[in-house]
Amino acid sequence: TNRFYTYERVQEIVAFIQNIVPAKPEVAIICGSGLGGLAELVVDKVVIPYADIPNFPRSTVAGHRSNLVFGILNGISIVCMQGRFHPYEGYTTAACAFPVRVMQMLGAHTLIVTCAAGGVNKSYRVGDIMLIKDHINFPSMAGNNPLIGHNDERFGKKISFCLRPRFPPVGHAYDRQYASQMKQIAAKHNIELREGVYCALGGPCYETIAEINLLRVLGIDAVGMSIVHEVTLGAHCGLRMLGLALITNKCLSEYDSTIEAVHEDVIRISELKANELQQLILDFVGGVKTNKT
Ligand SMILES: Nc1nc2ncn(CCNC(CO)CO)c2c(=O)[nH]1
Repeated sequence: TNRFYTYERVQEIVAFIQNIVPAKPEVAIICGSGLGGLAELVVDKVVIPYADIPNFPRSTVAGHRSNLVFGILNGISIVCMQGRFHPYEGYTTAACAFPVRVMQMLGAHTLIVTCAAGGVNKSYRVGDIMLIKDHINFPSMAGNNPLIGHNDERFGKKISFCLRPRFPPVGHAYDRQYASQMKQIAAKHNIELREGVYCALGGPCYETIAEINLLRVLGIDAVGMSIVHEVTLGAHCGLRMLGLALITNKCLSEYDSTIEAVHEDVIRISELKANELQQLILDFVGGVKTNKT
């Protein structure tokens, strides 16, 4: 539950960061496995290792660096999480996702989430980039949601009909306008963009064949172990969001197949396709409407 990351404790972390970086980032970016290279493109960069931030968790997964990177990306002030946290590391979903609240309180109005994912949709190929249209949050269906516990209405911005509701709507978490902007950017760069439904499992083991067949029956296109709790908190604090999943493994569902998903492939494919993903994000960030009056 979010008992530990209270509003006061998050405020302390925000104050600590603002002491180091006076900038007010407009766009927050969470880099998935092997996708941390985007932060290298940031100019006027200020890097704060997670280890230096009081009460911040540590990334413990290969392919995840552990830095909060501030600076300018294509003219826009951003904050980038080089490395994210996952429930399979032993963190609660609230601990995995609370940095979204920190980045919103630092000034972000937009959140871009990226991840590596397994291709459940049979037509998907390794290396495809999928625009996340919606998600299925299996951990939340099992009672594991970052909003469980006290609902502090001081987090985030007013959502249309009421203040940070106890029961926030997440039906439109993935901003449709951002999605169409991203499609235009991909077309401009001749990058074929899939669009589909992402689902999160707890991990750390990959899926069984029966589970992959179940996900397919449910109309799921890609499977991973992150994203959904970050997007849930982003919806609660009123962020406009865009999600991109890089397909690093094809989920095979024949019992006679001998191929297994391996993390080494996740890193290798992520690094192979990092430039394409970075180009999409760079162009998208450059076009984000800023708060500057
Ligand atoms: N079949 C399958 N292929 C995948 N490739 C990346 N991920 C996302 C999870 N990434 C983990 C382990 O690689 C590291 O966070 C997955 C997944 O969950 N399932």
